[in-house]
Amino acid sequence: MNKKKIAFGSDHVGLELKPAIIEYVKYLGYEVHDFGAFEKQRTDYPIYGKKVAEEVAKGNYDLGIVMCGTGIGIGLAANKVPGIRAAMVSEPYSAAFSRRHNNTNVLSMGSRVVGVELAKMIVKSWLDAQFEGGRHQRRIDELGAEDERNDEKFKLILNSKDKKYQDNIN
Ligand SMILES: O=C(CO)[C@H](O)[C@H](O)[C@H](O)COP(=O)(O)O
Repeated sequence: MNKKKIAFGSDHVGLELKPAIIEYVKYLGYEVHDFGAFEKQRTDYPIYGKKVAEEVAKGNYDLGIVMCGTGIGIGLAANKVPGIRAAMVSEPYSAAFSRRHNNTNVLSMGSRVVGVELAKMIVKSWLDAQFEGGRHQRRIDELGAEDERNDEKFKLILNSKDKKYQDNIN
């Protein structure tokens, strides 16, 4: 059976947590790819939230895990991408139910909010949970408008930082 593929991303603050979580997710048997950031130098969370979300939305990765200081900014960036439902959580219960009821495809955490061991519990709960479908699918369908967002403004912002982004991922 093919391993599920998980895309990772963080800004400079999320980088404090990301390596330990990548190792843990590999240990759980998933294939991972890190889309940056790779250095502690100050950078901008939308670059990485958007990139990971796009990779998931295109189907190149099954799921995404992103981190910044709070988990809020990078989660907001991911949620701008049509087809993405990012859960910004700091405990395992919400993480699990975000998949069971909301079919989230990106998990966002804050490195200044959760420690490594709690983050591992959150990630495991999220990865182990299964979407229940049924009435929950109807409600996701009712969200609908997320796939009709005009993303042009965000693309402009992203493109203006394109070189910086390339420097970070290559
Ligand atoms: O938490 C974040 C966004 O929600 C970011 O990771 C940063 O920690 C936050 O924006 C602070 O940024 P700074 O440039 O490192 O002060």
